Amino acid sequence: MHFTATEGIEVVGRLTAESRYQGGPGVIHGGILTTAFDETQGMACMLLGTAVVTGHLQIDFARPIPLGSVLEFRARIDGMIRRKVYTSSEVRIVEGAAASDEIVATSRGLFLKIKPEHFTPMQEFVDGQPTGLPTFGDSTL
Ligand SMILES: CCCCCCCCCCCC(=O)SCCNC(=O)CCNC(=O)[C@H](O)C(C)(C)COP(=O)(O)OP(=O)(O)OC[C@H]1O[C@@H](n2cnc3c(N)ncnc32)[C@H](O)[C@@H]1OP(=O)(O)O
Repeated sequence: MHFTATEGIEVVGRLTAESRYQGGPGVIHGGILTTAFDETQGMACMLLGTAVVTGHLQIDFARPIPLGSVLEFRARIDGMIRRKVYTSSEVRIVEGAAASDEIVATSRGLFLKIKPEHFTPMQEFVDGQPTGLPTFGDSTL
């Protein structure tokens, strides 16, 4: 996805519903749409200048989205309390046979500000399994 920061704490991202994203016949998979919302709302949080992780994400799938559609996501920060960042986002089909101003899905997400050391315990797992350790299912364990 490509993102653009707009006025205020808002970002816009575009995604093409490619064939490999198919869920039901001819339509985008809900998990792909969910991932795109997660990324878009996470990017809005990045404008705050602190790292976050997703704590809670809820999606309303309002309309089926045909493959080949170009989707435009808009996400913003709705509020912050302590480490909690409340976000929302919606998506429209902006190019393709089903293009219109109608909102086809919406999302609300809670992100938690984290310190850099949040990921320290996972460093060995970056880009795959840790080296030098037995793998899961190893009979010599
Ligand atoms: C580098 C470039 C990248 C650039 C990339 C940018 C885009 C990234 C987008 C992708 C982001 C991801 O997918 S991240 C991957 C998916 N997410 C994760 O892996 C997160 C896994 N979960 C965790 O690590 C943890 O549960 C945390 C960090 C979310 C929260 O644990 P914690 O830090 O101990 O916080 P904790 O004290 O429990 O809670 C703090 C406050 O948040 C509330 N809270 C916590 N979790 C929840 C929840 N699920 N629902 C409601 N509320 C919650 C608590 O009630 C509390 O409220 P109060 O008492 O203050 O009122």
